[in-house]
Amino acid sequence: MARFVCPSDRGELRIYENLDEVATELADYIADLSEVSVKERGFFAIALSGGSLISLMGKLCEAPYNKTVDWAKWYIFWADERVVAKNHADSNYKLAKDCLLSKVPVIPSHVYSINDSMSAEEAANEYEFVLRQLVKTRTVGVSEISDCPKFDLILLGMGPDGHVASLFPNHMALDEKDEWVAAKQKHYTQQLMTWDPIALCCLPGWFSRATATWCGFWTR
Ligand SMILES: O=C(O)[C@H](O)[C@@H](O)[C@H](O)[C@H](O)COP(=O)(O)O
Repeated sequence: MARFVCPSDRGELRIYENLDEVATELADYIADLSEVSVKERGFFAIALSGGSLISLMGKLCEAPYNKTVDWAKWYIFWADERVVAKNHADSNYKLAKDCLLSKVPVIPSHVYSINDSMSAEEAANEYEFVLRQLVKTRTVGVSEISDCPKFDLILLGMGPDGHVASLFPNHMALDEKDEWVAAKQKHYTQQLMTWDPIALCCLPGWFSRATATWCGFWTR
């Protein structure tokens, strides 16, 4: 049970005793949201990131979720990805595939990983093009205030400096207004480039942060 809950009109912060409690709460949260989205829209469009969050999703591979969740209605996207091959140890796609997607009956054609056979800029453009088609058909919802995609859920971890996905504090990518998907360099390495849907601003989100002293999440 959460030992601290702080509700506000901008969301809710919950802090738990341990990661196992967070994982259980996360699995319940995702399963409930998936059920509601499938009932209301016929689909569940979820965007993942990398980091420790993905292993927290592991409970979804277990009973009852592996049987009760309507996996065939899931459409899976990435909030950020690294410019590496899909089978590279740093790939967020590989992480999700190994920890979750290969263990539940999602439909392979509903898994929208980033194309690793082209340049970062080309892959970002292609990803945006595909997203635009899926927003047109309403497989992915659309924001009420702009034409931006509105995923049913975006799951993000938060780095120690407060970064989410590949959006770092004060990074110029935060000023991007037009593109939905951008290729850019992470400031701490020359090798990794990442994509960030600008749609992060219109999300139902779930942020997790675990440190030596606390672990919890924030929802909106
Ligand atoms: O590709 C990535 O690295 C992630 O998308 C990144 O944004 C991650 O979520 C945070 O760095 C938190 O990571 P941890 O949960 O592992 O601390």
